[in-house]
Amino acid sequence: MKEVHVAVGVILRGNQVYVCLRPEDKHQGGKWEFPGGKVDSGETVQQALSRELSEETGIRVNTSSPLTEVVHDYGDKRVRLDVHLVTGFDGEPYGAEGQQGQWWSVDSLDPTVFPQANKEIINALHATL
Ligand SMILES: Nc1nc2c([nH]c(=O)n2[C@@H]2O[C@H](COP(=O)(O)OP(=O)(O)OP(=O)(O)O)[C@@H](O)[C@H]2O)c(=O)[nH]1
Ligand SMILES: [Mg+2]
Repeated sequence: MKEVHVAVGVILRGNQVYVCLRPEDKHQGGKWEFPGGKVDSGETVQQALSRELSEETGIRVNTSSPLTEVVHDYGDKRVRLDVHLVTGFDGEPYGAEGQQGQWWSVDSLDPTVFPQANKEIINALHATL
């Protein structure tokens, strides 16, 4: 199965991260996610991260660093999540595509409300902070 390369941004401010609700009609719909999306051909991960976070949350990414990379096979889809910690940005994130968005404290993140691959992201986040 083809692997889909995805740029994911964990937007961190203080001890909180910004999460969005995936629309019902999308893959893993109804789950909470860190904003991001597919890396287009000819695009670097950095460019994809900036573009997706601008499109989905309206922010401009200024400072980011690699957090972890997670490969996960959902059966219907195989993804490679290139996850970056976003610590510097302009603007206030909001659900720019009409989706719900919320700030959640890092300590209270419940992996069961995210897609399965995100368990590793949450673990990496706890190990890093
Ligand atoms: N953005 C994002 N995608 C995730 C996360 N965890 C996870 O398994 N994924 C998976 O990564 C894949 C690609 O993400 P996406 O659907 O946001 O891609 P996109 O913004 O380009 O959307 P599109 O479907 O409109 O082209 C999806 O299959 C999604 O289920 C996460 O935390 N954030
Ligand atoms: Mg997306």
